[in-house]
Order: sequence, then C-alpha cells, then structure tokens
Amino acid sequence: MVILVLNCGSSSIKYQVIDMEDASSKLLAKGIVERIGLPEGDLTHKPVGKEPFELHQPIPDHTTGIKLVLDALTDPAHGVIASLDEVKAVGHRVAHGGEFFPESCIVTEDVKAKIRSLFEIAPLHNPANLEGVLSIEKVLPGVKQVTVFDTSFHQSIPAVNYMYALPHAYYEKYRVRKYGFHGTSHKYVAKVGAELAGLDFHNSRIITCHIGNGGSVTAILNGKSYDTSMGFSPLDGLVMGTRCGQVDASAITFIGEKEGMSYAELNTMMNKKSGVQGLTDISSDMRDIDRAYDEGNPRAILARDMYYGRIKKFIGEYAAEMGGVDMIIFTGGVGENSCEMREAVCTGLEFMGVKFDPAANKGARGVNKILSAADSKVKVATIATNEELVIATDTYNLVK
Ligand SMILES: Nc1ncnc2c1ncn2[C@@H]1O[C@H](COP(=O)(O)OP(=O)(O)O)[C@@H](O)[C@H]1O
Ligand SMILES: CC(=O)OP(=O)(O)O
Ligand SMILES: [Mg+2]
Repeated sequence: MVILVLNCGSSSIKYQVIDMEDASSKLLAKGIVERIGLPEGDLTHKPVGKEPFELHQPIPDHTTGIKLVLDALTDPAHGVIASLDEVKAVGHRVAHGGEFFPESCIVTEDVKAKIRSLFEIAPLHNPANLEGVLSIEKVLPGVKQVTVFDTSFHQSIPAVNYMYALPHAYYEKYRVRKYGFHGTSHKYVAKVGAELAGLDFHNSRIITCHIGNGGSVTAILNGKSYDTSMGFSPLDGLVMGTRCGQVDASAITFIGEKEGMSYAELNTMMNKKSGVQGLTDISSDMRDIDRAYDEGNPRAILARDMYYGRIKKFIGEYAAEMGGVDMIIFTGGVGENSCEMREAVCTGLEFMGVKFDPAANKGARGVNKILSAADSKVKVATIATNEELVIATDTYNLVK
C-alpha cells in the first residue's frame, strides 16, 4: 500500500512516500519543500534509484507546495508512481494533540476541529499541520488521512510531572499543563537504541535527546514517557534555534511592561526571536553558530555553551527522577550530526557512570552507533530518527 507522509512545518513540508506491507516497508522517495511564502521557494525531491530533482520558484502556500510534491511524484522522469490513484492513504505529523489524542487516528471533522482548537498554544505548528490535511482534501479528494501526534507518547507522563504549580482552576478550565512534543521521535529512537545496546525497552531507564531546530529531552521509564522538557507548548525547556526554552516567567512580564508589548508580541519574541538567534543575532542554524564559535565570536561561544549546558542539566534532572539511567540517546539534526555537542554534553558525566568514547563519536553522522566505551555503565548512542516511518506504520495499521 503506497502511503504519502507529510510533515508540514511553518515554512516547510518534509515528505516521504513509502510502500507498506504487513512485515516490510520500502521507501520510494523523500524530499522537502522549503521557504514557503517567501519570494523564492525550493523543492528538493529524492526518488530512490533515480537522479534527484530540484525546483526553485515562489511557493506561496502549503497547497501549492503539496501540488508540486504530487507533480514530482508522478513525473515521468523523476517520479516514483504512475498515477496519484496509487496513493492509498496520507499520514500527517501534527504537533499538538492536547489531551484529546493518546493515539494516532483517522481524520474526521471532529479531529480537524480539535486540531484547530489547539492553534493558540502551538502557533508555529498546528496551523501548518491542518493546512496539510485540508490541502490533501482538495487535491486528492476521498483519500484516507491519518494524523499522528507529537504529544501522544507523552500522555503517560504522571500528573506529578505534568502539572504546573499554578492555581488548579486553570487546569480545570483550560487544561493548562505540560504536554511534551517530538514524542514520535523519542519513542522510535529509544526502541531502536535499546535494541542496539541489548537493553529491554520495557525494563530500562532511557534519556532521549531530540536536538533539531526545536529540541527536547525525555525521560523514558520502562518504555513509557515519564517526563519531558517541552511543556504546554513547544517553547519550554532547551535553548533552541529561535525559542528561549526555560525562563523565569516574571522576566517576561517585566519586559512586556517596560516595552509596552502585547501578549501576542511577547509570544512572538519568545518563539521566533530568541534562542541562539536572539543571543547572537547571527543565525538560528547551529552550523552557522559552530562557524562563528570557531572564529572566536564571544556571543556565539556564550550561546553554544548555554545550548549544550541546558541539555546536560536535563540529563542530570532526569537521571535523578528515574533513580539512574541505563542509556542516553542523541537524535535530530544536531543530535545526529554534531560530534561537538555530544562530546560536550557527555563530558563530565563520569560521576554517574558515563564513559564516553570520543574516538567512536568522531565522524559519526546520520548513523546508529554506540558512543560509549565497552565498560561504560551507561550506554550512549546516536540514532537517526525516522518520524516518517512511524507515521507510515500507524497510517497503514489504521487504514488497512
Ligand atoms: N553537521 C551539522 N552540525 C551541526 N548542526 C547540524 C548539522 N547538520 C544539521 N544541523 C542542524 O540541525 C538543525 C535542524 O534539525 P532538524 O531536526 O532537521 O530540525 P527541525 O525538524 O526542527 O526543523 C539545524 O539547526 C542545523 O543546523
Ligand atoms: C514540536 C517541535 O518543536 O517541532 P520542531 O522541532 O519540528 O519545530
Ligand atoms: Mg523536527
């Protein structure tokens, strides 16, 4: 069964086409549409076994982007299917599922309304995710659609870890609590990592660090999410590309009063103008920060030290919460590629049984690999995440 997987971000669409059967999956193509809504957009299409294809043109919205993807998929030269009729189902990543969705589900009017009701608390993600669903309704009417939520895996977090110490009425009225994100990735890499290290996923203490443009750390106790660094929205926790992560809330109300900023402006400041971008005024992309760091730029040095330091703090916190840790896993764009980050975070954790192997770490990019010494009490690994494969699997199981 041919399944299209869409991961619609605020300005990008990542996609994969996967042929799923009961016991196997075959990747047919993957790619990315970037810079949606900007004067010049890009499509990079990578069909398996064929030459890659690129397109540079304005892409005003997600519907246009999805049409370009479908054209690329059926193109005689670089396509991978003869006609769109071959696409039997579409699986979508949705960032915020609130308390509504402990599991993936088939899209209905009610599901769409619930995704919409969460726009306010996931403004960078949910509107784009729903637009993906609506665009497919337009261009592939009648095809079955499935939504897979970042928050589902974290629904197992106990109240002691998900409640905020705010007046209880706000939880009752608005469900203000920690939800957590990147759940699909945390669960996937923890399972793959446990297998690689010979651990029992259902009887282990694993800390997963998903470090991309957005980033979060999760404590996984006996196969279930026990705590995570993102919160009510994908803003909390780590220092990120443009998001501030953990900050004393009174600093925000203070800035708001001094600068006469509205709540919406404060939200934009924290979500889009902070993080390493805000600290350096250089870039939100860690590759640019690495370059500036190597050139000795003092603000890049401070920003990177803060970014790495915050990851280490969460590892310490979660090891304490679980009474120890058996394995630490790095994934996401930075987690899979930045040897510097992994070494900086793991150095100094010897006291808790981490014996990092810098030689194994060197040059390990986009692979699944153990990075700790053979006699390390705590295993360390980098695992390439594959949220799209999980989405395709859930989609297949729901529609078959
Ligand atoms: N070789 C590398 N070294 C350091 N950072 C990298 C490298 N390759 C990619 N990254 C970083 O990964 C981040 C993007 O990660 P990704 O998981 O794709 O993000 P998202 O899914 O949140 O958009 C960017 O900050 C990028 O700079
Ligand atoms: C939820 C979230 O932060 O996602 P991303 O890392 O893709 O921005
Ligand atoms: Mg991501």
